Amino acid sequence: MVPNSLTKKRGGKPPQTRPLPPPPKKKQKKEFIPEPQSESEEEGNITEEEEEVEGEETDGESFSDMSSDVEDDEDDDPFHKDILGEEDEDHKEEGSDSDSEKDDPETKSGKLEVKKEKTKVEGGLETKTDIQKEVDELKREFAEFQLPTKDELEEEKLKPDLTNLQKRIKEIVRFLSKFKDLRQEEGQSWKKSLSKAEGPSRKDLVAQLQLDLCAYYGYNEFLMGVLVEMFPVTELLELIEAYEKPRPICIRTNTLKARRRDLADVLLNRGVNLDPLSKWSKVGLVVYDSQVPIGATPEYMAGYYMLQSASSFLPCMALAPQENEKVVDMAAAPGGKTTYLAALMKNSGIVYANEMKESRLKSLTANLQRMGVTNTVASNYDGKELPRVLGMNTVDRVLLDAPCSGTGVISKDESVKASKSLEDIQNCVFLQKQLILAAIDMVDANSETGGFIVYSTCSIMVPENEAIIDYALKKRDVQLVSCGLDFGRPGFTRFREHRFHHSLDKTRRFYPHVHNMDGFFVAKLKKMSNMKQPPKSLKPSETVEQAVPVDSSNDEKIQPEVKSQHKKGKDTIQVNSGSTKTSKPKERRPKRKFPSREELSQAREEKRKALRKKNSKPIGNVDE
Ligand SMILES: C[S@@+](CC[C@H](N)C(=O)[O-])C[C@H]1O[C@@H](n2cnc3c(N)ncnc32)[C@H](O)[C@@H]1O
Repeated sequence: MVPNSLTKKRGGKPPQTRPLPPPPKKKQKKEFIPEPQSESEEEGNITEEEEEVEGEETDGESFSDMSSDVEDDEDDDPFHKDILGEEDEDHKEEGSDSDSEKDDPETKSGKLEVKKEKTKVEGGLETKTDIQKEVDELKREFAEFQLPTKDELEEEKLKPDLTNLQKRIKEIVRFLSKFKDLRQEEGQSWKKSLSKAEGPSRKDLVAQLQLDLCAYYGYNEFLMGVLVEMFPVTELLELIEAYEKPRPICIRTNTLKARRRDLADVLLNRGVNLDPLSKWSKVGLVVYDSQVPIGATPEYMAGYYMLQSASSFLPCMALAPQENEKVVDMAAAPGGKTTYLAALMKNSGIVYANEMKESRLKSLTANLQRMGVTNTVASNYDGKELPRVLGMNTVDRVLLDAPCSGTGVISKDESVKASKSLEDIQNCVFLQKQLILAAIDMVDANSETGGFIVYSTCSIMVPENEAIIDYALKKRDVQLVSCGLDFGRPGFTRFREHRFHHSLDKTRRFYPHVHNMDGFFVAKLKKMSNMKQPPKSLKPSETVEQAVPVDSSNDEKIQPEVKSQHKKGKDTIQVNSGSTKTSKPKERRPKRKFPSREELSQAREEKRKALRKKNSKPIGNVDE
């Protein structure tokens, strides 16, 4: 389905064909939808203040609702190739509720069963016909549909017609989301139909869609190209549309000074319309509207709260610093996360809040002061220098909220759409790699309470997220652990030609169209040892099975490092696997027992005897 909201025009210039009604206020709150995860909770689960505020039950569309109408064609689908393989939701088996029907005493009457069955069949036929009708209609439209010629495109560039653009985007999205049906001829296989088919190819449709989306929403081709690779077409539109709207305003109660309930009461009295943020936070509030500037109330000035996006709660919750620990916030300004860390630590221990840009230090120190933070030291280094300054293996936890491309916060900064280039991303990646190694080097793997690193970005680019963590897994002795957040999509374990360590699914991705928060990424690493290198020879994505030849003579072929691990009895290891799981031991063939010399010569002798006996016998029975 094409989102209805694709009626809005970019940049304020285009005419509003159908203005969007403002989102209902309460709905805005309900859109903070944690995606339920069945993941078991591990070390590092969120420890929150004891305040008891009941979060409202949230409801809303699930990921499966959003992507269910996207048809998947592996042969020719540029949206799906190599990516999001695991995004496909499990489809319920048809008639999966039949079990409950069996248990229904009413169905035990034969008549009723027959009647039900009949209705089912008729209903089924009706549905099929409806679908077929819809497909036939779409086929007719597709047959008439023509992509613009080069000349027409040139003309459009000079004189953009946004109404026409919008119409074409909608049409192409409809065609692409039902492309398989469109091309399938009745009674023929999909592949045969495709080879015969006329009309624009999927590739051409996608190329046109990409151009149109750039023109309509104001993205450059590079960024739109990346987004097109990352999302199925319907979801892509949902994401882009979500970027067009501001995210809800959130505030975080400063528990060093206030309780959320008291703060909420005071603000409500001032004419601030608010609610608890969501059930996953005990300190957050969402502000629907306010009669006073929310960043200038007496309570704000007194440091009772921080204006903070919902997504920026997450890395602090994932880091879960403990009281009296030594914690580093490597890239701290303006201090939203630092002040949260200090509050979680109840102003105990020590937080080193570092910021490289001097101009941003002021906002950091001002926030520390306003919020009554007393356990924090602000510093002004390049984060890469911090291991030298603070010492290697000296702190309990590090937060690296890395400088990034900002591709998750387009709602806040529209300039990202047109300004980011491949080179920008590469520059970010280069710095992020250096910073993450520095972060790991500062942590003491032997810390009694900690030994953790949280890496986060407000980017949705795979190279700035999963690829950085994969790099860290290969360079240091660290493993991924659960972020302790029970919502968010698992990070990619593969993307295009990239294959990441399987444990990357422990990382979490957040999206505006799914979670109603900025695009965000969070990963939590546990430092396993203070060695500078991961354990020898096996890269994180390699398993013993992959590294060791599997033929029967493999004992001789095992590389020395692997052999020594076998000696230590670690036959199931994934060295530096980044996984807390142990892989299933490969079943060992029982060692072949070779006969001794004596046994061999005895066997040979017996064989000779038997041969002699056989040779003395006549060939065939001549007497017969
Ligand atoms: C995403 S922002 C941090 C936001 C902050 N954590 C918060 O929650 O308020 C990234 C910060 O990293 C800083 N930065 C950029 N390069 C850095 C470097 N090499 N070392 C340390 N900080 C750096 C930027 O100036 C920016 O303030």
